[in-house]
Amino acid sequence: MIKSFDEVLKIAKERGPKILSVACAQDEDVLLAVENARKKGIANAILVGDKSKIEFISKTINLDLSNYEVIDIVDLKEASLKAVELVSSGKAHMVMKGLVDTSIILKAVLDKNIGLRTGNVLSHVAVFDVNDYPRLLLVTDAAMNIAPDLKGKKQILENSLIVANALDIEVPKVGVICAKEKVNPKMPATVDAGELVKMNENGEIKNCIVGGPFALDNAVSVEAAKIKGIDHPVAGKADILLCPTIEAGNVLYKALNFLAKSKSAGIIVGAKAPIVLTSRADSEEAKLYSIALGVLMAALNN
Ligand SMILES: CCCC(=O)SCCNC(=O)CCNC(=O)[C@H](O)C(C)(C)COP(=O)(O)OP(=O)(O)OC[C@H]1O[C@@H](n2cnc3c(N)ncnc32)[C@H](O)[C@@H]1OP(=O)(O)O
Repeated sequence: MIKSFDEVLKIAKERGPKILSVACAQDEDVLLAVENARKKGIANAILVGDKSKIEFISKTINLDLSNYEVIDIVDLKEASLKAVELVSSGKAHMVMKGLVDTSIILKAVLDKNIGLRTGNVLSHVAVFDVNDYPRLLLVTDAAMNIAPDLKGKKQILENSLIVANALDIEVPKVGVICAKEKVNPKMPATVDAGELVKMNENGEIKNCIVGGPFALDNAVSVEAAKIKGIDHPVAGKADILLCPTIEAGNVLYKALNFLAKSKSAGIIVGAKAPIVLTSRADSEEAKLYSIALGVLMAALNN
């Protein structure tokens, strides 16, 4: 089991370098992360975006652009489509969101002609190294699926297992997060949680242990689970937190990053290739870790 981002970087180096196309690369933290990934032998990037801004930022951070192919496209939608097309045409192994709204890059990824659809649900998985939590913690979906139904949640859960496997987490423990730990028909997320647990018990959802409904504390604190009398293998020991809606996932993501100062990485899975997707406000470090996670995921495809 991989327990830290240092290990993720080490393995990404062994499996890299992969080729990364960056959509709207005119951002200092994105360029710093990309340069760091290049120097570490993790990834080589093709930069798509506003060339004059990319050149200006590169000068201020002493980045030698001769190490990169730069494709000059100022329009954000066009740049996103081009970055995605580089992957669907086989010129790059994965795509990264730069200085662009998540919906714009995701619409490019879902484009019927040049996108990266597979017929599966695509979903976001964030990986956190949280102070004092003894394992990497995966959170899904903070960024793509707005209000998934039960079928959508099952597929989002299964996508997160692919990331867990890439991180060598054997039989991942999945906590289905709600506001309480009992099924309440007035709280639909708890009903879905109960159904997901049943699907796991009857073998419809395989290769993991699903527990829930859980309030967040029951999923990540053995002590809290004990106080509430919850005796379940996932209680307090979750590897994956499946959130009921994008709001819950996104609040948790931002809280872990900005309040708890966790280390993190983010990626979209379920597509033909990984999509490195962090918040524009995330640190250069988070962007580097996300590229490294993308390399681990891309290595599964080759
Ligand atoms: C965590 C760090 C980063 C952040 O903070 S992100 C912040 C919040 N995130 C966002 O604002 C993005 C939230 N999601 C969205 O905006 C939209 O769902 C998204 C992904 C852009 C898609 O938008 P639209 O194109 O308007 O969606 P639509 O429902 O009309 O569907 C169009 C076609 O795409 C398909 N689709 C949509 N979501 C999908 C998915 N998850 N997996 C697979 N396919 C999907 C959908 O089935 C439809 O297909 P078809 O055209 O009918 O064949």
